[in-house]
Amino acid sequence: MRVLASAPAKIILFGEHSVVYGKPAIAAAIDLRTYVKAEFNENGRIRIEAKDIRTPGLTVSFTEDQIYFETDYGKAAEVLSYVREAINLVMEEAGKQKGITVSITSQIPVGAGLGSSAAVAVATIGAVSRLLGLELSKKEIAKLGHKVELLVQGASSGIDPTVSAVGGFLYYQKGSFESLPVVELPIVVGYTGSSGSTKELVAKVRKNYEEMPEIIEPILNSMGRLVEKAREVILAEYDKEIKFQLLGRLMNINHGLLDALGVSTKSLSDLVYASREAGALGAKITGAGGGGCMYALAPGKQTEVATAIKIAGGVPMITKISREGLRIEEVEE
Ligand SMILES: Nc1ncnc2c1ncn2[C@@H]1O[C@H](COP(=O)(O)OP(=O)(O)OP(=O)(O)O)[C@@H](O)[C@H]1O
Ligand SMILES: C[C@@](O)(CCO)CC(=O)[O-]
Ligand SMILES: [Mg+2]
Repeated sequence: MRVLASAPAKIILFGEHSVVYGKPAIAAAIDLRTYVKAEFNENGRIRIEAKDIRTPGLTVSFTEDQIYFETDYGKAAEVLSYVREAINLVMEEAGKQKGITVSITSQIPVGAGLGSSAAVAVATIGAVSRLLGLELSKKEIAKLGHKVELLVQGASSGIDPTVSAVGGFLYYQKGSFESLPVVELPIVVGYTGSSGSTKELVAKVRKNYEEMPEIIEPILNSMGRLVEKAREVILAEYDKEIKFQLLGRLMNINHGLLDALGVSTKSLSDLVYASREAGALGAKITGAGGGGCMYALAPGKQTEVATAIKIAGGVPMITKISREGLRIEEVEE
């Protein structure tokens, strides 16, 4: 038997990092997906084929007639830890240990703030649970995805696996969520081309918080209030122009606060300022930061902003909200 499942990337519109401290956040699934195929194998082992992931710790040395390969197995194994934990949790849940081969292909850049870790975990849980005959709802899959992130990262709010499993546009807080009406947002995502590890960035914010709680706590509180305000604006009956202007202002404030937490980089800020100068109403980091992506809200100016991002050294992506979260694409008996 063979199952193919897919799960989408996401952008966090408001509230990354503060969401880890129990504040609310707003996120949307976007139309880039990770595909996971799961099938039984004969040798009884768990085999993972990750086709889009670079193997860290691989050293190649040459002499005139020889090539030597050395691998840091610890690092190579670590990179597959989201997939491994996802498979383990499903097998535990199903009470079955079987030989399974899992193959992954992905459209989502890794470590870029677009939730590649959550998408790979959710798609793996979806494919393997179906293969083992375990009936799980999307909410249950989101909860298992959250467990995977907690096991690998040490800390996770659960927003990424939730939005990847459920899809659409969500307001999220402490494991509960509300679906917001899907409005077509004229956004442009800008990728710096470099990556950041969510595990390390979350740990960096934690260190600042523990060493200077009197300074960091008010920043996190401000972020929480800003998200409440953004939700009100999204749900209000204002006309679009006013809505976008208010949301843009809140995005700019959110970016400044993320910078204050220490998760921006020069390349991210370069793309943020280039977008604003090209006419975006707001621009900010999306996801964990430390590299990765920013996004801009640019009604009527998406082409100009995309060009400005390119000139500033980034890769622009014009994306749409994906209403669909986890999807079982194919089941072959
Ligand atoms: N296609 C893939 N195949 C296997 N593992 C993957 C794949 N994509 C992502 N991962 C795992 O996810 C890790 C990156 O996750 P990380 O949380 O650091 O960044 P992200 O999820 O891309 O961004 P963010 O969490 O900010 O949204 C990789 O190091 C790898 O372990
Ligand atoms: C940085 C963070 O807030 C979002 C990563 O996309 C981490 C999390 O919520 O688990
Ligand atoms: Mg992640």
